[in-house]
Amino acid sequence: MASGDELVTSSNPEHPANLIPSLCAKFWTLGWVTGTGGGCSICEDDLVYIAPSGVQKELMKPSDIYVLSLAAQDASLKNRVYLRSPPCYKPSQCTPLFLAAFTLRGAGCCIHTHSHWAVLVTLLLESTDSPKMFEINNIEQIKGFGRGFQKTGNLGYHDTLRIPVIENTPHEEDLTEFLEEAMRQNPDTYAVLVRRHGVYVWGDNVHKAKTQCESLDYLFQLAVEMKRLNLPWISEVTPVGPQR
Ligand SMILES: CSCCC(=O)C(=O)COP(=O)(O)O
Ligand SMILES: [Zn+2]
Repeated sequence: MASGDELVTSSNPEHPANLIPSLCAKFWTLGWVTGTGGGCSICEDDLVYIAPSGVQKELMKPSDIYVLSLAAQDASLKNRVYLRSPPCYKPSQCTPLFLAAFTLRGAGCCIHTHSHWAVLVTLLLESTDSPKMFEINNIEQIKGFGRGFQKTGNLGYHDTLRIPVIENTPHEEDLTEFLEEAMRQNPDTYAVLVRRHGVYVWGDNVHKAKTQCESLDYLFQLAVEMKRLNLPWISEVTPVGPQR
């Protein structure tokens, strides 16, 4: 075994080095990580598990996974020290964006998709009065989102879900400062859309990141279809029944 291989060797399917390849294989079937785009990273205790760059994400193996220690990084997280590096690869270009979710939000998992629905929503927003914020309310699936950072419970049916949009940059890593700024401006958001590119979604753990990403993709698809039917994303609906 080469140095660090023990960090990605486990018979437990829930081990991050096994989970990242199996999640990416599922995400590929949804069109989230096609053509090497998109990906997923997991942070467990101090260890961050990262996919290689430019590989077919649905075909990855546990032995392809990078591992770094958050505590061992310098304060800027720019000079990254890997505990395990597979030969022949570079780490994902999304690494600094995933690290932002782990360090600024204490997330346990961050997913980046190139979903058509996410891209279409950012294109539709371009020609609106509010191109930098996706907003939707009065849709049941909104309940699939947490209320926000360090808050308990989920959003309610009548709450408005708001997802900020940042502009794309020629290089994925250059998105980091804009993603971090969007997090600061929108402390309760669990996702940031990237115009003409996709979306970053995170959660306290893998289950929450995955279900929030699924809920969001459902809402993006619904929003695109609503726009086609000239239906508004924000509506005034009088609450019915007891308000809890
Ligand atoms: C055709 S994918 C372009 C890069 C990108 O947007 C992405 O999400 C994947 O980056 P990685 O370095 O993880 O391959
Ligand atoms: Zn991308």
